[in-house]
Amino acid sequence: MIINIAVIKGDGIGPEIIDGAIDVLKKVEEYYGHRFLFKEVLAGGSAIDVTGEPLPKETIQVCKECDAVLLGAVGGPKWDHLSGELRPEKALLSLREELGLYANLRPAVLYESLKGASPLRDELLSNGIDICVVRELTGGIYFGEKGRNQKGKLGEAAYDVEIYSVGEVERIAKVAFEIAAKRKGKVTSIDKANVLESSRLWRSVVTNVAKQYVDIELEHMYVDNAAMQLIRDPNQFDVIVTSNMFGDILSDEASMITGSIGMLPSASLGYGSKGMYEPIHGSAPDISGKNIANPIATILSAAMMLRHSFKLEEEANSIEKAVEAVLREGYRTADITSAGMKLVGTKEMTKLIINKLGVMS
Ligand SMILES: NC(=O)C1=CN([C@@H]2O[C@H](COP(=O)(O)OP(=O)(O)OC[C@H]3O[C@@H](n4cnc5c(N)ncnc54)[C@H](O)[C@@H]3O)[C@@H](O)[C@H]2O)C=CC1
Ligand SMILES: CC(C)CC(=O)C(=O)O
Ligand SMILES: [Mg+2]
Repeated sequence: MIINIAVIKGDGIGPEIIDGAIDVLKKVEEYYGHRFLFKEVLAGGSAIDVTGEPLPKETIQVCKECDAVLLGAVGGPKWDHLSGELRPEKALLSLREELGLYANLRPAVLYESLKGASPLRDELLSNGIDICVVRELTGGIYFGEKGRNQKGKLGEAAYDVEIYSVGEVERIAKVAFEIAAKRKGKVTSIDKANVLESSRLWRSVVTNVAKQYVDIELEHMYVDNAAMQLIRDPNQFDVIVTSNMFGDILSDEASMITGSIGMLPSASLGYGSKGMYEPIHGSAPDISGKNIANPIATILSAAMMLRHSFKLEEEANSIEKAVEAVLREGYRTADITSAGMKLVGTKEMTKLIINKLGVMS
């Protein structure tokens, strides 16, 4: 059976990290006898440069036709002067919406051998960190009405509307409860219900959905407290469910306590098996083209693709075990290195992981 994968390399470090993930997938293909067909399409800044638009129609069509999408990252200073609708980031938002990918899973796991890369004290890490952030991905303030050139209290004003409907909150809450049922059985719903009406609706809907999951513990937490609690005692969290913007911000924070933003993968899912898989970080223009970016978040995103879209659990596990083994042997990219470790570049890290595949399965 041929599995079709749309590939969007994107901008900045996007091409370097995607090339690494594709090499890993090619090794999986060879080792397990699968057939992956990679179809490269443009989105983001690189698409603007070639076609004048961030998300060409052809890209949307190919992504819809394929079984999954693998994406690097989009954006960079070169395109920062463009208006909102024409920016590279708009491609990503539109693609998530076009493909109906409303649930973004961002697992933040601390690898035993990476404790030294976490900025937290050892005593806070003794029980490890294993949090699954479930971020709502096609609603909220990133998709609400926006406006510019308004007359404000003190001159020109702009606005972005945070809006959630019951159905949008219900479906993301269900995803979170289903995931928690297969983990430690706790959901922390994060909002700002002491201030925002949309958060009060969020909180009441999540509370209602919880009635269908009597074995799951539900806790509500305000987002400002949550940002603090993640640092104070990350082990208190199992599954976090939250809005688009809060999830975007809190998952970057969660990534750092597990060592680096270069470690966190993500899966964006909808109703079917199709998904989009991408690291949680951006295009990191400050380090692009230098062979120093950490490819692990993207490689682990490819593993999530094998698991969630193609049900290839053993293959996904073999990639995750290979990553773990390479880290255990002390190899580190610059973002996660510390004294006594073996510093390697993007390509070398990818090669080390590929060499472990098969050996580790
Ligand atoms: N999913 C996407 O395509 C996203 C795109 N962006 C875009 O990326 C551009 C840069 O945004 P920033 O705010 O700087 O966020 P960023 O995530 O690209 O970078 C933040 C910091 O983390 C470092 N970093 C990120 N990924 C890394 C990796 N794999 N290995 C080692 N270090 C890594 C960068 O060097 C930088 O110092 C912007 O244009 C932004 O809009 C930002 C977030 C997500
Ligand atoms: C549209 C993206 C740039 C938003 C983001 O930062 C993310 O999805 O992580
Ligand atoms: Mg982000």
